[in-house]
Amino acid sequence: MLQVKNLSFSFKKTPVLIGIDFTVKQGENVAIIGESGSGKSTLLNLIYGEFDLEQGEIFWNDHQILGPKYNLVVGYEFMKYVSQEFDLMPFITVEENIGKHLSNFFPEEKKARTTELLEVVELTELAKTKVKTLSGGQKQRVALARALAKQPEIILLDEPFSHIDNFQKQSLRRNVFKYLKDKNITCLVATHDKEDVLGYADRMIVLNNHKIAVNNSPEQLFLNPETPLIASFFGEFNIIDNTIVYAHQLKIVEQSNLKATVIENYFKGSYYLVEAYLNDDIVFFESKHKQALNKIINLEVCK
Ligand SMILES: Nc1ncnc2c1ncn2[C@@H]1O[C@H](COP(=O)(O)OP(=O)(O)OP(=O)(O)O)[C@@H](O)[C@H]1O
Repeated sequence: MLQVKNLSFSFKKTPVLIGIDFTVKQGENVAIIGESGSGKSTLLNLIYGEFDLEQGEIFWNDHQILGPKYNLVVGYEFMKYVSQEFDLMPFITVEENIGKHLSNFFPEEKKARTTELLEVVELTELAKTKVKTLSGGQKQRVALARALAKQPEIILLDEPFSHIDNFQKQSLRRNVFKYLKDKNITCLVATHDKEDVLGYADRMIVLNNHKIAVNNSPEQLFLNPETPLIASFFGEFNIIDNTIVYAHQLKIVEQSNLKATVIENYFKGSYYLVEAYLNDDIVFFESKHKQALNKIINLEVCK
C-alpha cells in the first residue's frame, strides 16, 4: 500500500502542495487530475523520491520513500516512473531498450518478456529499430514497456499517452491498464484526459489550491460533480439555478420556461453541441440535429 501522509512541498518558498494525505492499495488505479500547474507531476516526483519533502512522510508498504538528501541514487526497485521525458537509450533498438535491465542469465525469459511487452505497447514491428529514429509517440510506448519490464509493484505515469495518436491511443490504453490490473500493479496516473480515467481508474484525486479537493470514484464524481472544476473534467457543463448541469442533461422539449436563443453549432460526430443564450448567460446543450441560428429552443433539465 502507498501511504502519503500530510505531505507539503514548495519550490523556493512557493507552496505547491500543502497537507496532502491519501493511500492507494496494491493493484488500485488512481488518477491524479487538476489544472495545469496544480502539482500533479510534482506529486509523482515526490512519490518517486526525486525531491526532499518539506513536511510529511511517504511509505510504500514498509519502505519509507526518501529524497536525494538521504539517497545517493534516486529510485527504488519496486517502483517505476514514466515521466514526460522518456530518458531512453537512442543508439540501441526498441527491444534492447525494453530488455536493458532484464538479466542475460535467463535469455529465454528475457526474450519472452520483451515479446510480451512489445505486444502490450504494439511495437512488435519496430522491435529491431533504433530508438533515435522513432517518433515521439513511439518513444513514449518504448518508455512504458521499459518501465514494465522488471514488473514493478507500483508504477507512476505522467500523461502516459500524450504523444500517442488517436488511432492507437484507445487500444494502447486498454492494453496497458488491463496489463497493470492483471499483474496487480498499483498505478498512479497524472492526466488531463478523461479517457485515461473513465473505465480504468478506481479513484480520482483532484488537486486544487495546493490541496486535495476530492478523492472519490469517477462514477461518484461524474454523477455528483461538487465544483465546476470537477464537472469541467468530464465535459461541457452549465450552471443553472446554482446547479451544475452537463450539456447532455439539457434536453430540447416542446414547451418550457427555459428559452434559449441559438448562437452556434459545433459538430461532435454523433451530435451537435449547441451554444445558446439563456437570458444573459451562455449555455451549451446537445442536439441530434443542427439548430438554426437565432432560433428559440425550449430546454428542460433532465438529470
Ligand atoms: N523544477 C521546478 N522549479 C521551480 N518550480 C517548479 C519546478 N517544477 C514545477 N514547478 C512549479 O510547480 C508548480 C506545479 O508544477 P507541476 O509540473 O507539478 O504541475 P502539473 O499539475 O503537473 O502541470 P501540467 O498539467 O501542466 O503538467 C507550477 O507552478 C510549476 O511552475
